[in-house]
Amino acid sequence: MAKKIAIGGDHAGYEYKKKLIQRLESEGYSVKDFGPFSDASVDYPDFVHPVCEGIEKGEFDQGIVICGSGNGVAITANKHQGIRAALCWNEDLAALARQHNNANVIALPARFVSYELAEQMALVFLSTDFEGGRHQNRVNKIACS
Ligand SMILES: O=C(CO)[C@H](O)[C@H](O)[C@H](O)COP(=O)(O)O
Repeated sequence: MAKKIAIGGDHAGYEYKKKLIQRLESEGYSVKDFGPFSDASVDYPDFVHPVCEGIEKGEFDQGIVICGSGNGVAITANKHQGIRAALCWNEDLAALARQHNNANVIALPARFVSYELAEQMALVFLSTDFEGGRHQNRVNKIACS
């Protein structure tokens, strides 16, 4: 069955999001776009919280959030207990976020990386498995009450 991906961000990530959805769908992923649906100025939490809630409810396997720096969307996503969001700016970081951290959301900084790199990072992130083992012990210790 196709992996289900939730995607969202803000105006700064809008163009990348649009192109990325097309590419992911062409790769066979099922993608739900939580917006925004234009490049008009918006507030990223309004779009990132629904992405994360969908993942926490089990409706999606993984998420992609995109803003200008990647920080706003990552900070917002990481407020959710069930989310481990990783801000990435190269392919190795995208792979490590999965292998070592079992991240379930990748945060992309659209104003600081090329579209081609953002796309490559997303593809690497979605196709890389968690290694478990010693990393599982560490991931288990992340949550705090
Ligand atoms: O949250 C951010 C910064 O931490 C994002 O980069 C936003 O996309 C950015 O702040 C938007 O800036 P703008 O001047 O309102 O376009």
